[in-house]
Amino acid sequence: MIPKTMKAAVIREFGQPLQIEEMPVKEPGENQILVKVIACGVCHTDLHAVTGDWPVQPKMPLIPGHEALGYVVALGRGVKNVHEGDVVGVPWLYSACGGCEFCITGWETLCDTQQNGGYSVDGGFAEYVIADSRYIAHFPPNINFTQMAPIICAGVTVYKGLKETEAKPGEWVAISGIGGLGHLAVQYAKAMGLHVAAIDISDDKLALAKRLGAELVVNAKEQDPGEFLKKQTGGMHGVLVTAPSPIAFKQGLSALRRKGTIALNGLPKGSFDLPIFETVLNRYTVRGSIVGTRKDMQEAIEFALDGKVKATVHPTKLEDINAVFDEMKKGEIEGRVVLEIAKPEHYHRS
Ligand SMILES: NC(=O)c1ccc[n+]([C@@H]2O[C@H](COP(=O)([O-])OP(=O)(O)OC[C@H]3O[C@@H](n4cnc5c(N)ncnc54)[C@H](O)[C@@H]3O)[C@@H](O)[C@H]2O)c1
Ligand SMILES: [Zn+2]
Ligand SMILES: [Zn+2]
Repeated sequence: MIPKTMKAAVIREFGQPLQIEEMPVKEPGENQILVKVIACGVCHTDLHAVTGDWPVQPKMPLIPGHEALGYVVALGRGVKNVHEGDVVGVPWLYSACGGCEFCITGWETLCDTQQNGGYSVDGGFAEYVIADSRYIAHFPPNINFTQMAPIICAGVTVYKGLKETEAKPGEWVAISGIGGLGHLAVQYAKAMGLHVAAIDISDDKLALAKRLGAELVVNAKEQDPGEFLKKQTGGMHGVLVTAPSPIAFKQGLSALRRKGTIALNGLPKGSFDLPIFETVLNRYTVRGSIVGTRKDMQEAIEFALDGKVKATVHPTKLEDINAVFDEMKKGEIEGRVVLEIAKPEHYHRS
């Protein structure tokens, strides 16, 4: 039985705490499905959303969350590729037009009319969420929901970002920012056959990076990452910046060797200086990278199902969301906090 209302964490005003409210459970429209949420990861993007610090602002009021993982419990008209009881993820790339130059060339992440989960539409910090059946992530049954939820944003984002660095097996990549995204990036990079260096401003995060396979670590508060990494390796073939701090972008660039590519995932407000002379003469490539396509998503999930990538997770309750954001602001979260919203065994096929 699907209830008429659900518990959800709602933000009504930027900078204010989220409230746990009773909200209506919506009916899925054409091509849509209703998903009963079992777990939803908390991404730093959710913190940007509730702070309102990006140039494009979210809808208000808003239910954030774009790492929701759960069961399909109702189908709207026209849904073809998914069945009741299937395990699906509801990602940031919530929907796209399907017909623009980007959509038809495997770049749906750049669609101009895309919707974004937990930003332009309501997301997964709730007992139920509506999703577009054509853009969900597909999982097999009997997975560990808490463990898998972070793959739906953090995992696919860094996996795609690493591909965008064009670093090849045997080459060096630096991951800047070892948080929710970065701790998965270390593991994807290792699984992709890369040598990994980790950059953060916290020794705890660097210790985690080491445990996950980083061969070199550097605390950017204590020494210049570019200088250190160039001395140790001759420079990075690729750099992936996940840190939500503009200084990390500049420092990441300085760690590149000639012909290197820096892929940018982190989304702090602001800009950074691009030195023209070095960029031209060293043939640097600077590349933005936003989540991943549906194909990237299924590949990123495969790494996790194969056990090559395993999120470090801290399960908590929906009611704790404001405390989670406080910890995130202070940079105190190791890996990912995941909201456990319902127990997997509570779902029964009707
Ligand atoms: N491009 C995308 O598709 C995409 C997807 C998801 C998240 N993001 C963005 O990526 C950023 C990170 O998200 P997250 O969930 O991993 O955040 P997080 O809070 O879990 O982790 C951030 C990490 O960066 C580290 N850090 C902070 N300042 C640093 C600095 N100067 N140098 C090196 N490390 C530093 C922190 O210690 C922490 O370990 C956010 O801005 C988020 O919005 C982008
Ligand atoms: Zn995210
Ligand atoms: Zn499109």
